[in-house]
Amino acid sequence: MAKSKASHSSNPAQPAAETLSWRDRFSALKNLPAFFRLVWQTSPGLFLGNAFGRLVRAAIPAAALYVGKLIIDEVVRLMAQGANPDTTYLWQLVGAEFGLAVLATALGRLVSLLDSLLGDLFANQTSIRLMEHAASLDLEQFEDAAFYDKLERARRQTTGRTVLLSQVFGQVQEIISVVFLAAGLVVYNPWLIGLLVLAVLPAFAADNYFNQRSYSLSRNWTPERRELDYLRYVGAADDTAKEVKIFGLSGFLIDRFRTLSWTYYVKNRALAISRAGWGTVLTALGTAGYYAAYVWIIGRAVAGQISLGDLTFLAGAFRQVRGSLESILLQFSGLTQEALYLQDLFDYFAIQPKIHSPNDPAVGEPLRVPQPIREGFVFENVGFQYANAPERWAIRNLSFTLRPGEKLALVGENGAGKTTLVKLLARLYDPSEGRILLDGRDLREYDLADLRRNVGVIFQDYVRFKMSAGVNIAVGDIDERTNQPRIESSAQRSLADSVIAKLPAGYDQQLGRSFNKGVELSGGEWQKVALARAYMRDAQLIILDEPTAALDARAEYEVFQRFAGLTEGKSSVIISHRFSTVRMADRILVLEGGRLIELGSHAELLAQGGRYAELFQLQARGYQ
Ligand SMILES: Nc1ncnc2c1ncn2[C@@H]1O[C@H](COP(=O)(O)OP(=O)(O)OP(=O)(O)O)[C@@H](O)[C@H]1O
Repeated sequence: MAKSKASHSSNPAQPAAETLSWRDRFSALKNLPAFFRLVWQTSPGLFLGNAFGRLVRAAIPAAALYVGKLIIDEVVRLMAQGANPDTTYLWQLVGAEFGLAVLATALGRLVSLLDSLLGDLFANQTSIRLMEHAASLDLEQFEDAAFYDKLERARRQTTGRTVLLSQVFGQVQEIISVVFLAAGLVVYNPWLIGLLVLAVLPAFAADNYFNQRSYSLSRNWTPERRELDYLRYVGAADDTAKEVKIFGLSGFLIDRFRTLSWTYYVKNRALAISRAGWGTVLTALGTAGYYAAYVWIIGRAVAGQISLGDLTFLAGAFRQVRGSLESILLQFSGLTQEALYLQDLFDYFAIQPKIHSPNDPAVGEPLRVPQPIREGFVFENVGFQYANAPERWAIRNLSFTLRPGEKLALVGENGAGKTTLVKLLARLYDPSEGRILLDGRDLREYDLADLRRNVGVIFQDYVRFKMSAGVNIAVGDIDERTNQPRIESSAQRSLADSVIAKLPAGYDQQLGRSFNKGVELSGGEWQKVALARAYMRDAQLIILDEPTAALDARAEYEVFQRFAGLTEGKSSVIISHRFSTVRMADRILVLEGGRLIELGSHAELLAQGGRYAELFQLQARGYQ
């Protein structure tokens, strides 16, 4: 019971019946002010309207009960008067009670309307903040499973958190109601209120206990829930359907889903059953407390110590105070639970990127990338380990210079470290050891956005955006998405223009099958579209990571002929397994197991008779 939250995050993959201490729960309430600031920023008007509506609504139950008491006392008085009494006052009272009832309903509706409007706006804004924050984070963070769990929990918060808003507002409203009612009751007998409080405490404690169990369960099961979502997606998505069918995977996927979801269901069911059982028993205790008070009030009325009106007021007030107390206490434990979930949202927002522009004022302003680059990129004994594979060096002891205007090809077997090198150049990662210099200064001293603007990369696993063909090209420089001539000339250079000419809606054609009227392209056609992104961007260094793997031989030849001409004066790095492409480069860098083993022109490396010559001849033989 007293396990702290740290123990959860240290081992997020292990589902366990861990629970949270009271201290954890109370300290989660410290998130409320920050939460309300966010809600207030969403819409001050809706926020104030909601608060005011609830305040007025809170006063109505006590007022209505009091008017009810006055009505009964007046009826009793008029009955005692005999024939033709003056009923004006009585009807006024009835009118007032009717007015209060109408007002209560109207305010209730108004408040829930404002709740839902505010909730929708808040969910939208939180989703936007979530995306903005994700954009600021490092690639490395996205490769970490624990990070995904956090992101997943945060994402679930975006829609659910406005429940918290209604809960807190509802809680305050309830407390104000109780204060009004209790003020009336205290006059008669303060002990009775104490009795009511005592009677609801056990149910409160039990509810609290079960809430924390259910929070722990859902938190500990985040990885499994993510897996369930993933299985659901893989089992029923357009881009997986092909392989699921061919390999007959649906049975396997469904079994896995069934097993995992059943285990979760069983755990949840056990919790729900014991919660329901204990809840019933302990709530009965609360009811007993109420009836004890009721019996006492009836006794006083029978003895003539209080009027009939007093009896109805007191009985009604007790009933309501009991109900309200119960709901305040129960909601309080729900509230701390919601506040705990909120902690996940704030935890996610608190994750800071490690790769950013230098922001230490002592160091001075971040550098701008020189125009043009004069000395090029220099790798000085660079080593890199992926954070999730700390025992292996993806790159080690790498030293070379990428000169301005040079066309460099990277060659190496699968897993040799080619893509990793490229990611280091674009500062998607920082080296674990050594450094990369650009015109004599460490890459880390440059303004990150400016650096990225000057380095254009088309990755082998480029994204096929399910958007229009034009946007799919414009992503190379998204600020220029309305610059149609630029998009078209980029398409021409990458040979995408002939692909787009065949599309019914041309550049406005929706690509991919996910949306209405979407058209799917072939692998090579997609690649031509993706390649156009490199031309959209006016970068000084262009990197193509296996950009032509899906192109036919003629297209590949043509693409590279053009590429060489069109990137005149710019540096470029090309990763390719095809030596017909590689040999066109000025120099070729051969990687093996993350280390540089050869560097030179095609002719030089062939003459050397080393690994490059061996690989080249191997491929050439295949074509003979
Ligand atoms: N995100 C990652 N997390 C952990 N290890 C990684 C990650 N990406 C790559 N690696 C590992 O780093 C090594 C180098 O990978 P890299 O992608 O740079 O190879 P590559 O030469 O581009 O291979 P390929 O020709 O297959 O594209 C590999 O052993 C790979 O398993």
